[in-house]
Amino acid sequence: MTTGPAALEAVNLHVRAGDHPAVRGVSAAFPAGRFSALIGPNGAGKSTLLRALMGLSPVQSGEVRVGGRRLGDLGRAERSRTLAFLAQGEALPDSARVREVVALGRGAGEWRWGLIPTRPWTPADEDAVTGALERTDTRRFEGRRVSELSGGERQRVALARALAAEPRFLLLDEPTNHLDLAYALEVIRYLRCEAEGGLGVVAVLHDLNLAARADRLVLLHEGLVLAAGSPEHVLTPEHLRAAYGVRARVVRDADRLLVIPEDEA
Ligand SMILES: Nc1ncnc2c1ncn2[C@@H]1O[C@H](COP(=O)(O)OP(=O)(O)OP(=O)(O)O)[C@@H](O)[C@H]1O
Repeated sequence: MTTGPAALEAVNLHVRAGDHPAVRGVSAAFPAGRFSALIGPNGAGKSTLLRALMGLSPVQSGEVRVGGRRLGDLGRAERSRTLAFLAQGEALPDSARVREVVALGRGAGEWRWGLIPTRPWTPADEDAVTGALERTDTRRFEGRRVSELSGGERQRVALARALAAEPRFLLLDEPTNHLDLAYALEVIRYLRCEAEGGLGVVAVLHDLNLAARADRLVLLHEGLVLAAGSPEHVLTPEHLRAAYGVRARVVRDADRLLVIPEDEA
């Protein structure tokens, strides 16, 4: 497992959500250049762990390291160049045009009924925005307003905004939620492609057959890591039964795994 300079790591992390001990001693490494999926049943602690990896939830004990350094030692600017976050149902300004939304990802301006610059716009900003639009196939509707987009198109624009920051790690909370099968597969394909380009991708996914397309899985159960590693290692009937309490068959179809739940536990 890659750790240290090329990874985002949780080291014996304990995090409370409200008064609930949601993450109870998690150690896991999420390498750069890999697509990792965080899986596990409802309430397992996936979102809490993701937010802690972003520095958005106060950590009780243990630490988050990025590139071998403590996350807390990174300044605000360095942190936003390193990590980007795509929350569930990310809100986008309805009246903004797609290119303006993606430009917001550069951290060079704010949206207040219009783009208000907070620093001068540079050619590097322009290139990053164009690159993110192209890689998410959103450039062809860059002039449309957010209010004119479908749910799947919005999700891709939110992804483009996160990519425009050119982070080293991208964390996503259920990025395929509410997407139809075609859009969901497309988002997974973009994420795979970005990981191949060097980005460290960490996504919370509920659909195990989509998660099976990731390079690595971390299976959480009751705030602990139940299994971590390749999809073949993690997606076993024993692990699925222990985590979800369901019987499931895992079969290989061509080059990927399929999880088939049985009706009875
Ligand atoms: N503010 C809060 N106060 C008390 N308990 C909380 C709070 N937020 C989350 N929890 C609890 O912490 C546990 C972990 O929550 P978390 O959202 O991280 O799980 P999850 O694996 O992302 O779940 P899901 O798949 O349902 O989104 C759950 O039992 C949840 O009820």
